[in-house]
Amino acid sequence: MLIITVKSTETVEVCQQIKRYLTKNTYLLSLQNGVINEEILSEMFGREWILSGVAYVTARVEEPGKVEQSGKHMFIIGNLTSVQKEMTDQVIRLFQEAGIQSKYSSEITKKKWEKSLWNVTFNPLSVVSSASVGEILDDQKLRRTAELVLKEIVEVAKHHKIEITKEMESRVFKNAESAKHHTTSMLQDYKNKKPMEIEALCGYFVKSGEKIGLNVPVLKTIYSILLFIDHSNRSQPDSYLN
Ligand SMILES: NC(=O)C1=CN([C@@H]2O[C@H](COP(=O)(O)OP(=O)(O)OC[C@H]3O[C@@H](n4cnc5c(N)ncnc54)[C@H](OP(=O)(O)O)[C@@H]3O)[C@@H](O)[C@H]2O)C=CC1
Ligand SMILES: CC(C)(CO)C(=O)C(=O)O
Repeated sequence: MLIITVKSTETVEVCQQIKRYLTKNTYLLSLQNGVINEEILSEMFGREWILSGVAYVTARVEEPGKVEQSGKHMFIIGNLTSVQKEMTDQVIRLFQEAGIQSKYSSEITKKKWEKSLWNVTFNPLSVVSSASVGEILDDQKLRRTAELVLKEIVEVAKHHKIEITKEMESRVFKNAESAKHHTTSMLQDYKNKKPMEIEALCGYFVKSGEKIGLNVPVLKTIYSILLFIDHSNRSQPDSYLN
């Protein structure tokens, strides 16, 4: 089995690279944010070989070969088709034996959407406003924008037949309250002039909404600004940000 933990921007390229190393029986587990990666992997390798996981971690590469994880962690892992259940159980057992907290979900796609509600609400907005999670929550207008984004994603989710309860929606802002000092991974990438997961955490939901005739004006506006600033961010010399 291979675990895919690259940024979503690299998924296609990495899959092209690993293709030749896969045997007939190789499973791939995506622990990436968003909901697009399982679709990409399924299309390339077949849905029955793809496992899906939600990573509740706050990890960063401190220096080459050294990863720092702060706070609690949990991996939720599930199978996309029923034939993979045995493999999924085996992976969870291996994680647990290695001291990595993990549990099974029979509704892994819903769990991935649930985490995406948070990421799509806060990550893109944090970049276009250069704000921490706490700054978004404390500024009335930014907070309202975040609420509107959340409403739009919930509508997109419904069209994907993902049931989002009121409790799941309110958990987004409740969880954000305990991450007030967090600089989202997307804002960190922006500051480090790295590619941002724009498509996985914004574009996918805009395009998905538009495909089914759903109006997602706030997300769409944020998406267009993100594309613009990503382009200028990565074509500017380092001094641009200083
Ligand atoms: N960090 C976190 O706390 C969390 C991250 N996630 C999700 O996990 C995924 C990964 O994020 P994160 O770990 O932060 O990302 P990082 O950029 O920190 O790590 C990605 C790693 O993939 C390597 N990589 C990139 N391209 C290739 C390639 N072509 N071949 C081999 N290795 C490659 C990078 O190597 P190199 O350093 O050499 O470029 C790097 O070590 C994302 O989808 C993110 O949203 C989810 C929850 C929390
Ligand atoms: C908040 C966090 C670290 C949650 O795991 C995250 O996913 C992000 O910043 O993109």
